Amino acid sequence: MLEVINLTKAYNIGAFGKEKLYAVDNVSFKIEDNEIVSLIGESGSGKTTIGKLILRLTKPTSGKIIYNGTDISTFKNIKEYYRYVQGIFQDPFSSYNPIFKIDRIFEMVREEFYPSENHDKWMGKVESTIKDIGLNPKEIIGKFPHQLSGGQLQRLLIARALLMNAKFLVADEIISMLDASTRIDILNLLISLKEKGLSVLFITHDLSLGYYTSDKTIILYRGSIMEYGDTVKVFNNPLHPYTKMLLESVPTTHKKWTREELIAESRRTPPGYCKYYDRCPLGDSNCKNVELRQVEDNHFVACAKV
Ligand SMILES: Nc1ncnc2c1ncn2[C@@H]1O[C@H](COP(=O)(O)OP(=O)(O)OP(=O)(O)O)[C@@H](O)[C@H]1O
Repeated sequence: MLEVINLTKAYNIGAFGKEKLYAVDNVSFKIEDNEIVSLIGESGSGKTTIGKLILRLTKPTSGKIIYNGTDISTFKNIKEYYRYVQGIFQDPFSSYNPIFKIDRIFEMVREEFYPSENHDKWMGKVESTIKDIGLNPKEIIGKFPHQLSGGQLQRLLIARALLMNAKFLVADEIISMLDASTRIDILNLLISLKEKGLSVLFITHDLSLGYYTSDKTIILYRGSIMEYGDTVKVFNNPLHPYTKMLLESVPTTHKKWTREELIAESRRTPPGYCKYYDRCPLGDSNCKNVELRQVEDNHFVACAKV
């Protein structure tokens, strides 16, 4: 299980770095074993920052992340952590060195994590893992990255994580560069791997992908969680005005798409108010110090009006 507790990441910005930008602001959530959780929010809401914090690619300003009972900041040997927690990102091409054959990424796993493993036995494992992710090893082994498609490369990164025996994946917009049919294959692969014991933080700005893939959903806005819970509950009974607005903004076929966001009279969000206050039609003086609270089993919302 991975637990994020009161996580905050502030960047110093502005002239002389005197202002603070809270990319992630006091965020808490849990991801159980064998669970896919979607982290959904518009551009700049802090999704990637949360992914980077979980992958220890950046340090939190405050708060902590606990993986299977251990505070991840205490891992002295980061390899120990990366054996179980891996990240996959939007552009699969950037994860490969174009001058090496694909085999190299698997060989590097052997050198790093299983140095005593015999080469032939290792290649047997590589081939069976490639089959597990739905590819034919004969069409993959010996190829250069440019000879494979984006979908194949993305699957091979998942295979690499599986060979390491990873139990948790941070999947940050991993299908946004792929065509529609390849996208669904990758999503189905994640769902089938979940059934075999993988947990996934699925970062996306696409609501329908989150709905299709995940058990739970986190709706993030300007670094804070607005709503969180079972995916079906969040999507079928959205309670936060921001979640409602997002769901109403999803284009449907055969219907002209007009974004009917009800923006209240022009106002600023004072310190301590809900981050959505300046855009919320329901916002008033009660929207101060609003905490995430449980409204039903596995459904939490941070709204004073609910
Ligand atoms: N190194 C940095 N220095 C200053 N500000 C940063 C830095 N990295 C991110 N930010 C800011 O933090 C906020 C959150 O960024 P983040 O990349 O986490 O958003 P996101 O939700 O992943 O967006 P997108 O969907 O566009 O990738 C943004 O306002 C961004 O400009």
